[in-house]
Amino acid sequence: MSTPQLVVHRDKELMAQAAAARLITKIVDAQASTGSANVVLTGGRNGNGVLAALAAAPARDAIDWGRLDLWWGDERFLPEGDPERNVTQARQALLDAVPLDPKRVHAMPASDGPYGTDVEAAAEAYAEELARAAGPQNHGAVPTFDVLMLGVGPDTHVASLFPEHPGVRETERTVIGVHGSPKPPPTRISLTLPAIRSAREVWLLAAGEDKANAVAMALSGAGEIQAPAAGAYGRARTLWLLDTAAASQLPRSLYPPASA
Ligand SMILES: O=C(O)[C@H](O)[C@@H](O)[C@H](O)[C@H](O)COP(=O)(O)O
Repeated sequence: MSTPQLVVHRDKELMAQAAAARLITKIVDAQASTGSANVVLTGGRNGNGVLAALAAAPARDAIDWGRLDLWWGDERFLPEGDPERNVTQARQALLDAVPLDPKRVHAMPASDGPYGTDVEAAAEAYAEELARAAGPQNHGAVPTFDVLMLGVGPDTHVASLFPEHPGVRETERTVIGVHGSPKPPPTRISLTLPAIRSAREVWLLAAGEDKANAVAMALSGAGEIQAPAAGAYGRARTLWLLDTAAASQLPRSLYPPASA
């Protein structure tokens, strides 16, 4: 478990641009050392903001897009192409504008796909897709995620793991079907905390006043059942990327020195 590091930016636009710059560097470094990179995307406004900033960054062309595997931390279980699907929004923000290898864009199944409305079967199929991409060093579960991004909800949820919901207690499976999500739509697919924690780096994104409580709670020792974001950490690094509004209720002792 890595101790969280916090970076506080002036506003959410700057936060998105700085995160996009970090992401370019991470992907380029991973490709230079292993030949490819695995990145897990998040849904939500802040995750899409990072993708839009990446699309606008001139340095994006430093990435070898054909050697990038994209995965999702969660998905809204809706028909293919639905504007509320995280993959649809990611395509609009970035993916349609760059030369990705379609075989490496690992969208979670849609509700009108091969598993129909059976979200459990869809989750199981995504777990199998992850397992197929895993190497021996991953013990067969999921590939090594270089960066896994998560938007933080105002109730401290991450991916589709909500406080006190069954999904946050999952210790065996890597992917689950989620029923009765408090954030619409009610049916979703999500990576679990064990899958999230296998990532090399986990980046949590939060911007805006409505996230201030959640950020303070998750970083002040709350348990992961009550505050799922508290259980999201990476093996090598856990980075909280915030704007000043989202950081406004942090205890002084946690506030990073450069932002004091
Ligand atoms: O499918 C989703 O809705 C998500 O993946 C969800 O976990 C999201 O990331 C957070 O709710 C933060 O969303 P915002 O960045 O929009 O606040």
